[in-house]
Amino acid sequence: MATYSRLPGSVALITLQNPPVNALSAAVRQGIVDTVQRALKDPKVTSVVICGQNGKFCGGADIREFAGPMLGPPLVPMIHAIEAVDKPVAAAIEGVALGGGLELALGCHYRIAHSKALLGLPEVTLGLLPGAGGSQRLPRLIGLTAALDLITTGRHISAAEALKLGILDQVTDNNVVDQAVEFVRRVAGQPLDSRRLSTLPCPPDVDSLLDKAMVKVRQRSRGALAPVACVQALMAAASLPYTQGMEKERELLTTLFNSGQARALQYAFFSQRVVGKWSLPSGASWDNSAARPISKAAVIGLGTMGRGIVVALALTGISVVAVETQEKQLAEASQAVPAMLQREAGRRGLATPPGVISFSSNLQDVSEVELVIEAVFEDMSLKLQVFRHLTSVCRPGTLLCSNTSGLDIDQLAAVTQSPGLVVGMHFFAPAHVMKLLEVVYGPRSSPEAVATAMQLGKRMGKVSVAVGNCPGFVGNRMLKPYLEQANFLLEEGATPQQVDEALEEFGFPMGVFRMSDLSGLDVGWRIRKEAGLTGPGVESTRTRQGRRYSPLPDQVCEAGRLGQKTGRGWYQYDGPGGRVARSDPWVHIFLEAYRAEHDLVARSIAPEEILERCLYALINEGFNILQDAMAAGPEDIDAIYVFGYGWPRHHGGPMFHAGQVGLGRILERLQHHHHNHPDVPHLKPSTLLRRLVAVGSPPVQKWREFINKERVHSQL
Ligand SMILES: CCCCCCCC/C=C\C/C=C/C(=O)SCCNC(=O)CCNC(=O)[C@H](O)C(C)(C)COP(=O)(O)OP(=O)(O)OC[C@H]1O[C@@H](n2cnc3c(N)ncnc32)[C@H](O)[C@@H]1OP(=O)(O)O
Repeated sequence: MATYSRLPGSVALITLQNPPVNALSAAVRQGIVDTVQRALKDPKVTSVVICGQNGKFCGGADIREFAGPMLGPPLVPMIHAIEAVDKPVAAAIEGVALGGGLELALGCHYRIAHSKALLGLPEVTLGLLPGAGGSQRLPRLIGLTAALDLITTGRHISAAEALKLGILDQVTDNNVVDQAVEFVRRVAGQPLDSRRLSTLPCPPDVDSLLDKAMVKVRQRSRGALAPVACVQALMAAASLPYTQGMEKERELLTTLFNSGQARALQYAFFSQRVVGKWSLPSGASWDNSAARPISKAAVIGLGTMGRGIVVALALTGISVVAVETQEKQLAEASQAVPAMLQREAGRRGLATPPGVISFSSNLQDVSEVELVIEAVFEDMSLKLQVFRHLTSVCRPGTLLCSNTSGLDIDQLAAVTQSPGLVVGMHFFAPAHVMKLLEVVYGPRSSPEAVATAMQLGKRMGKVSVAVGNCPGFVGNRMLKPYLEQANFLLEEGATPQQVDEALEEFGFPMGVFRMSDLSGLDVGWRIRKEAGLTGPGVESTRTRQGRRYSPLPDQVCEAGRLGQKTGRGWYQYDGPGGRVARSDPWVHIFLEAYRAEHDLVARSIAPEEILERCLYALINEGFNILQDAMAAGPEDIDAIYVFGYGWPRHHGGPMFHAGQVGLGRILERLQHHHHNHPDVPHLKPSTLLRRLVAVGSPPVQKWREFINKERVHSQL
């Protein structure tokens, strides 16, 4: 709703009230329409200020309402009515003015903001465009170049930047409502025509800026519709009168609104928030478990991951003891880490935190910290040695975390004096940049330890997801069948390029083979050797441990091709460390020889089969993970894939995508592929998928409840 009060001096104050962010729900829109009418009719009122309750102007349209029928007064005429008022109307912006909230402010005649406020038009991130006149008013106010940047990126800007761009009329460090009231009193009686943005001319697109932008946006958006529609809306602003521009805005918005992409992106918005409200099978959860405050931490091991983790911690203001026992590595890290910290702080527009990192080669130096993150080489015996040492040098109560990407947390906990204080904190490289953090709880991890790791992740700006302790946890466990299918497809006749192109066309930034070359092919090779799947004495057959196995990646490694770092992998590069992947005749000859050796007849494989085999195998493992309670719900898996594995956000995440494709279809295709490849267990449809189809394929939002019920009745 919106409240109305008349302040001394003839100013009407309208306050938006819809906690927590005063989103423009039907009730708020109705409240605005009613109170603006009241101010208009009240002869004692000479000017109006619109503000938001609890220090937040407005977080935009109410995204939850998008799922149902649109009720209440529509936004566009509401904003037109405000713009048409013949008394000055000012927006007093505190906290946020985002999306429809900023569009509302653009309909006001003046905008005054607190210096800490954030403004933006993030609709594009929800699969929409600023469809309440924002795409037409903003370029009239700040020009095409700046509007293009804000509307196609959706980035939030500071009040200082908004002032510079001309979005704001005044910025203050004081009470913003008081300042706005004073401002409108001052301007009362002045002509308003030039303040009505819809009546101003839009600068024409003289340099074909928008055509050029369209080319770039199409390249970058990897199939996402909204960024393209945003440019189209700006083209309309630049070339059409306002009314026709608004018609185009409406038309584009309707198309986007009804697209699966908008639903996927809105789901992604909410899943990011759902995962913060974590719960464990034990009943412990975010609202019944207290996190410990952490001000001093240590990182053990200063390889690539350790260095990134040190920077991520230091950026939050935590003082870090960075330990590396190898002198050469320590010397390199103590040069590299401060530079990384400075670069990352600069990128985020922050001052470099002074003197928060101390380097040491001595594990004893961690004795005073509250939390340790071990980031040594991915080797269980080495990690066990480190944990044994830590438990003896750290003071009682210190949280011991491991940055393992898939090893058994429980085994590590078992060698410590307080197994309850051990959790996994699985960062993704580069750890100071990547948003995802898997917080891995074992059967003995205490709620306090999980809460502390989750809270610490949040402080570091990560999307932290609590996951159960199983090989590969959630992300890497699902990656295994995906990689496996990609290798099988090569055996059957596909090329690395064909597989990568199909996946990149779907929206991944990189296909599986380009990604493997980037990460280094030796990583998986070492894991397979440790698992006894390859190495000296293991026969080079296409069946290992009772199931189909492709020795292709092992043989590529044996040929000394470890990916970008050696300049050769599934592709060739200009040299070691080269970035541009080019098709390599060696790989094609190698694949032909391999197929001949194993009597495999290459067939032509359509992109649809590539996608089905790779993605449905991954999705199937996602269902197994939900069934095993290693993830609390589909949102957790989807957030992991969107934030850690490059899953295109406009497809929501693998589990959301399964729902969009149709669970019946996924089941039928998995059955088909499993029938053709009975020696591939990952293609066998999971029980949970079958059960969901059997009960009529409920929407993804209902799966969590269904799984919990099935578990109670022991159906899973
Ligand atoms: C065919 C035509 C159909 C017509 C349809 C017309 C629609 C109009 C179309 C276009 C015009 C306008 C579109 C929009 O405005 S879309 C919304 C744009 N706004 C945003 O994208 C902002 C989203 N919110 C945020 O970025 C953040 O929440 C924040 C920066 C505002 C605050 O961050 P923080 O303090 O970290 O809090 P949380 O993110 O945790 O959020 C708290 C709580 O609030 C919920 N929430 C936030 N924003 C919205 C919102 N706009 N609508 C509904 N709910 C919102 C959020 O989900 C959290 O809820 P909780 O998990 O239950 O606690």
